[in-house]
Amino acid sequence: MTVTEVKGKLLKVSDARRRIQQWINYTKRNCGGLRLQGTYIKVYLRELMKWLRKSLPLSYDRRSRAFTISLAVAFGSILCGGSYYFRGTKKRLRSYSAPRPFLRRTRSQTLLASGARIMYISQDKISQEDQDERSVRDSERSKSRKNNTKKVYISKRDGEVFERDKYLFKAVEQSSARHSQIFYSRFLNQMSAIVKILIPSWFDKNVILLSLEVLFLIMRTWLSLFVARLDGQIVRDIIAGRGKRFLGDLAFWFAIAVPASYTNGAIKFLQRRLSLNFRVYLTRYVHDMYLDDRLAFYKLAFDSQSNSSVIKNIDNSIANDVTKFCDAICSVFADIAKPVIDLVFFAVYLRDNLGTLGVIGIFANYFITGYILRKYTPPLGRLASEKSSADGDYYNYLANMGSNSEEIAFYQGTKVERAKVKELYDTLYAKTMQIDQSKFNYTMIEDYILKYTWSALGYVFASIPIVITTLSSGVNLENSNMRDFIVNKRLMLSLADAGSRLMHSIKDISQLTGYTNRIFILLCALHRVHFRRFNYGAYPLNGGEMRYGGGGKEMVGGTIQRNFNGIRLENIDVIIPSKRAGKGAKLIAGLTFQVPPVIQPSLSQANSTQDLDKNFDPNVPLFDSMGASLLILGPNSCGKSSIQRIIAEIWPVYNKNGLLSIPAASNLFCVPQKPYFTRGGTFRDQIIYPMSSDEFFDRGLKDRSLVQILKEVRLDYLVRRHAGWSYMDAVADWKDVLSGGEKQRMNFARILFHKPRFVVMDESTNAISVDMEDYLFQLLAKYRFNFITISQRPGLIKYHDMLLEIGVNGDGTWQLQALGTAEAITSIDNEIDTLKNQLADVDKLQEQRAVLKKKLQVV
Ligand SMILES: Nc1ncnc2c1ncn2[C@@H]1O[C@H](COP(=O)(O)OP(=O)(O)OP(=O)(O)O)[C@@H](O)[C@H]1O
Repeated sequence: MTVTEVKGKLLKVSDARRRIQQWINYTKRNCGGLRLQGTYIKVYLRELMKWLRKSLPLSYDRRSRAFTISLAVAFGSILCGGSYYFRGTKKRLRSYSAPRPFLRRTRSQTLLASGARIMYISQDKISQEDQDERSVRDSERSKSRKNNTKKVYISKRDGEVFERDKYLFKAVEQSSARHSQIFYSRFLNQMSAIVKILIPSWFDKNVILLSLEVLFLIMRTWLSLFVARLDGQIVRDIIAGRGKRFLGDLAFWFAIAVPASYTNGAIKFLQRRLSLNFRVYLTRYVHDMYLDDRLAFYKLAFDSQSNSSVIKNIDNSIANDVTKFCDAICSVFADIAKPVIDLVFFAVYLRDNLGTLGVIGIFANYFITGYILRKYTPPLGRLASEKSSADGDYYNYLANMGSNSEEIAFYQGTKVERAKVKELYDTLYAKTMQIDQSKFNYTMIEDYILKYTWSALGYVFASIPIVITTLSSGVNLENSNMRDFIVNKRLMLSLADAGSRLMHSIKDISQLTGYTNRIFILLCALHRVHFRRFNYGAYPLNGGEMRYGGGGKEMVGGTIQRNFNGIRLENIDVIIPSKRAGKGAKLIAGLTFQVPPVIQPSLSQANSTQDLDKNFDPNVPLFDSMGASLLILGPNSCGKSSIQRIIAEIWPVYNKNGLLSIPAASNLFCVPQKPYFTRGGTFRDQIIYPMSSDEFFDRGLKDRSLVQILKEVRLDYLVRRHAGWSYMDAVADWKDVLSGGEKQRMNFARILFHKPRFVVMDESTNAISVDMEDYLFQLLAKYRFNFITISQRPGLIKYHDMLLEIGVNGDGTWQLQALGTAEAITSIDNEIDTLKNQLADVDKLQEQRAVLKKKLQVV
């Protein structure tokens, strides 16, 4: 390239730059009427503000320029703010997911000392085939997994929040029971209580999202106004044949389309984001109450509203109603805010064109229409709530069928199940149809009024100023009339659209009312049940006001002593929890026993710690003290399992003179009658339940010790089914995979793993063979566990030191005796006598059998 060519190129570049500068200056001059060539941005803004101030009241043209400039400034700042916020979010997320080069993550969360948690969420799902392959690309894959792991910080929940909110919900619930107030709105009251969960403080990120959404909504209206004006201008340019201006306006049209599209996208994004955030907040709030050590998930069955569809299908309420509510509230907010902002802006603008009377006319029209539509709105809130409950019933029945499929198959119960599923589906179908039908009539009226009547009125109102000006002046300014008409018409149509959206939202509000009510019922029930002094749905017998949980007369009067070095029940009435509280069905009266019979104070030190690492050596017992054991015997339904419920504190002690003394939670292990296995858990998860695998690894525990435990309970053959110890990581539906006996032996494995000092077992060996049963009880004795066994089989007496017989006379009485004592021997002798008497009748029975056989041969 020669020197001249280079110079020529440079000249061309500087020429282009000069032209761009000229164009920018021209635009500034043209838009703002300002001549500020070569000024800095600071000076420009100052001058601009001065100019805007000076030029008030603005002429039509100046106002349009001022409008353009303010629009640009506002949009710019929103754009910068928005991008800063989202960039910040991305940055935060990136910082959470900082790669950790040499570790392969096996666990999903870490518990910090502060009580907060850090969860790691893998974003890329590796397919099963990929996992099986374990190819050379393994290292690469693990690298990509590392990069796609999100780190989410979950702060510790402030327990005080629930105590405070309980009274708030109680107040709102009680106020909804009174209908005396004139301006009372149940929906708004309920919403005011729930909003405190969704937006806990003024500085919450949801406030930022909400403000951004409002700003973008304002922006959107502003842009619509601008577009309406530009539309009018373009039509005028065409009619007047101004080609150059037409092209300029068209270019502007394309330019304005960019921020307009961005704004619409941003509104939708913010709406979805807000809904997701609300859902996260609400779900966490519900989970924190539903799933904590106060066992709300169990006690809900005893709540005063346990029959409501919300509580009956609580899984559906937590999973679906919360989502529907959050989506509904965000869309209703956008659906109301959008038209309201439109109405305000358009009305102010139209007032200049149509006059105050015109605007009053338009709004009068809106109110009348609103009134008519309100009158014909079907009760969508109630219908939505009913449909949601029908949805839940149908889903739950199918889920229940799935988990009991084998039992149903044995019973050949397909026909009856099918009939039930069909019935539930029909109900769901009927509810859905009811909503659709009720919407049909309403949509017809709505469409007629909002689409057609309003548009017609729009034409009328838009033409009024032109007709009046033409009539009064006698001159027909076609060009400007055309522009004014186009602008007015467009605005009128936008106004009609805004109004119709507002009217449409009446329907959405009605639906939101239903969801709000369901969520409110759910939260109130959870607050009641989560309350420390939950009264198990009791009502005062003499009528009076329903108790929320705390106030009023105490319904649960027994005393509970914790961290006791044993299990002691003193004068406890075993009563089935009901709304009749202490006056409910009494199964056992004044029950008193203690395990071990003599409490050794020296053991208190060992009481609070468990050495999970301790190896199993048959010659070295786990505990210093001699283990004690008690067998609870009794016929069906006499209340044996209920004693276990009282010891586990899931049933209350009603009688005031009853005293329950129990050890620390870590030293008490209750094995229920029905074996339980976590769904979708590994084999390891089943052995260590209720410990999580995170905690297992955090404590540095090893699979090795689990295999040793399995050996102890003779289940180690399960591990050998797979090569190595991979069986520990195997995921299956363990409830179905393991046999009845295996399931019960897994319970013993759990006991050996957790090493609690005290174990309460309910029918925990009834599916195990006699020799294995013998071995397992000896195992418990060998390691010196203190255990209480609940059973109907006197055969177990030999493994126990004490015997508690319930319902000896069939009237809730009981009898406690130490085995091996003269009393116990007499009791066993009595039993032997009964058996001997029965055996004495054998000859008679055999004769009867022979007679029956003869008769059968004759037949
Ligand atoms: N949640 C409940 N609501 C109402 N009644 C209950 C509840 N739980 C148990 N009962 C009733 O309490 C009585 C005693 O039940 P429990 O389970 O204690 O019997 P059990 O002696 O263990 O019988 P089984 O030997 O058959 O297991 C039964 O009549 C049962 O119907």
